[in-house]
Amino acid sequence: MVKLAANLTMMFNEHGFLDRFAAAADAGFTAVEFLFPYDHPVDQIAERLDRNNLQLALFNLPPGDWSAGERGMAAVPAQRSAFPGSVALAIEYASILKPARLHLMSGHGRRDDPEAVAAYRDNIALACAASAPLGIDIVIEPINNRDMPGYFLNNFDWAAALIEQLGHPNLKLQYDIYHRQILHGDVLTSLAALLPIIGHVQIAAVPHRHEPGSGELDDIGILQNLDALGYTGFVGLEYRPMGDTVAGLVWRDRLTSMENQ
Ligand SMILES: O=C(O)C(=O)[C@H](O)CO
Ligand SMILES: [Mg+2]
Repeated sequence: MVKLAANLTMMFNEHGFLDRFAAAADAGFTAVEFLFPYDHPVDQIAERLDRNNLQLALFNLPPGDWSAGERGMAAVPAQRSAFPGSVALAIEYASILKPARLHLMSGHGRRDDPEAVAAYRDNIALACAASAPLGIDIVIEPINNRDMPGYFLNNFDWAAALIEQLGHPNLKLQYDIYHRQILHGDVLTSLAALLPIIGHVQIAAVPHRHEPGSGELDDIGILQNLDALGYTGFVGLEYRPMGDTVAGLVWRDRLTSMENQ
């Protein structure tokens, strides 16, 4: 049975951020994830997790100035001096919130730029070293160019080769099925091949990023396949509900009834 984590940045937007924890628990979730906690005092988030008996699957390191279009700092040479401070902030939150994984976004850049690649490798090492004592994995996620034009990490094979080359025991792949399908397709075969390095999975229907099962792939079949492969991590539901979040959860009932067959 796959372990689902509601993504509280995208789901339950009927409520303010801190009230989404209770809404997710009321809807039957036992785990959540979100992109960025940094606008809220860490103790308030910890209290909502605790009060609602929720596990935290994942959140992201600070992305730079999101409203100015920044999408991470790790592969951005001009951000080298700011990067250690961003890791320190993430570790401050992580030491209290205790997520299973932290997602490190690369930011914009080109993989044929040696300075960007060098910054990325060095910054990954720094983030892995800082999170290892907490028992937390760093995950890196290839993101498709349609949603994030110019994003540095936009190739699954390149990401997998880098993880192998760097050899940090706590560096893993964040496999977002939505991005995978848009970038390369071949979801089932690549899930099986990459399973040993996958630290976190996310899902949304392609192409509109709505509820699983509402797009071009058999998302429920893919989740069953992932389970059969022996994946034991979380699956983050990183989708934008088409309407009311709870009404849209009928797809989850279909998954559960198939799992119980
Ligand atoms: O966009 C995604 O798929 C993500 O997982 C990032 O964390 C944020 O954009
Ligand atoms: Mg994702």
